[in-house]
Amino acid sequence: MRAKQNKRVLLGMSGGTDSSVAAIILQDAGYEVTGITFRFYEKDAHTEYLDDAAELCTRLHIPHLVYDAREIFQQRIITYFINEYLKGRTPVPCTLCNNLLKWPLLQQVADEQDIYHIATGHYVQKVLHNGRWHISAGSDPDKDQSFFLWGLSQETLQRMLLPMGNLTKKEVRALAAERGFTKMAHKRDSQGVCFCPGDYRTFLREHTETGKIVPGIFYNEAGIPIGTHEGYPFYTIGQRRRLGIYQNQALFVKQIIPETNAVIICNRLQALEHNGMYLSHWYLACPDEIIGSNDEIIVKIRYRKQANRCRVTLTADNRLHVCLHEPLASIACGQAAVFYRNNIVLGGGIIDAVVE
Ligand SMILES: Nc1ncnc2c1ncn2[C@@H]1O[C@H](COP(=O)(O)OP(=O)(O)OP(=O)(O)O)[C@@H](O)[C@H]1O
Repeated sequence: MRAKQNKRVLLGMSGGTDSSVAAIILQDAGYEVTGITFRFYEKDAHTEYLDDAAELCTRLHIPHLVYDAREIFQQRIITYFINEYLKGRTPVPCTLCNNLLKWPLLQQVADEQDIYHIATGHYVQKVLHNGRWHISAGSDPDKDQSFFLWGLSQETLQRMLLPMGNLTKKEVRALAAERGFTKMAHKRDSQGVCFCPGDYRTFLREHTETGKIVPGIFYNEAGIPIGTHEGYPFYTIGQRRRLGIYQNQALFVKQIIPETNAVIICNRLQALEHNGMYLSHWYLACPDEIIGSNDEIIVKIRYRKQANRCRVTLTADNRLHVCLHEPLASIACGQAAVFYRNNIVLGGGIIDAVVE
């Protein structure tokens, strides 16, 4: 049953600095906090994060729940991640995890426990805009995670508390230290995708059947072989490093063709540019405000340092057509495109195709 409004909050606790400080802030604000740690993936059976979260809850005198989500994480995130690379696409596991697992699971367990609010240590804020809740960018531009949270339901957004939204990471570390949580204050930030923080290629190699990823040929734009690659899933559109082809010029991955295990290389950045893209699996908080609108809409396809103006229309097959005002390089299918206006997240979708 859906929980009624109350002063209780279920906080996702990873054992890291941000969610630990979030617990302290929520408690200070008078909320009755319950911590929950999802077991998503444990490399080499490493469970220290569970102990860290439990220890913090003990110190704060709050209950700590553990939820085993390993099977669902394997099915919905890891299998998807591997399959996307095998299709020659570039997946977005963190976006999917947030939209399909982390927040929906928080809400589900909160309802089971009769807890109204749900919270995380994400560096984002929320705003009510034209009667609908939206995620907006966090105050710390270096930590802003709004790019990952475009697919949440109105109910989730309404119940969300986001204690990190108006803080910088520096302030968060200082707060942990000031309150005597020294270990938390100095914990390293998590890097990249949680189940393969290092090189995703090693992970793919270890988690795909032998024979699925085999060496193939690099071709130039004229179709002439120019080298051997290690297997098409190990490359991403726009990739420039680790190609293993040595020429007196910069080279980029332009196209990946899984059917023939071919990777096409170009030597001009302009060859990677496109004027638009099509999105599937899209979600817009207020579709009428975006589809067909002539007001400025910003689209981002990367977590950092990119923002293009665009116009959005709906296609007959229910995809979004994003028409870019200026061309954009290295649009990879499988990646997310996220719409913003004045730092407010309007929605997003998964890139399905580029406009040639
Ligand atoms: N295993 C988990 N169980 C419960 N909540 C989680 C888990 N992993 C992450 N979260 C929640 O999602 C938020 C964002 O996670 P993410 O891994 O992107 O950030 P982070 O900067 O590493 O956060 P933290 O410092 O809290 O580990 C965390 O602050 C936490 O509230």
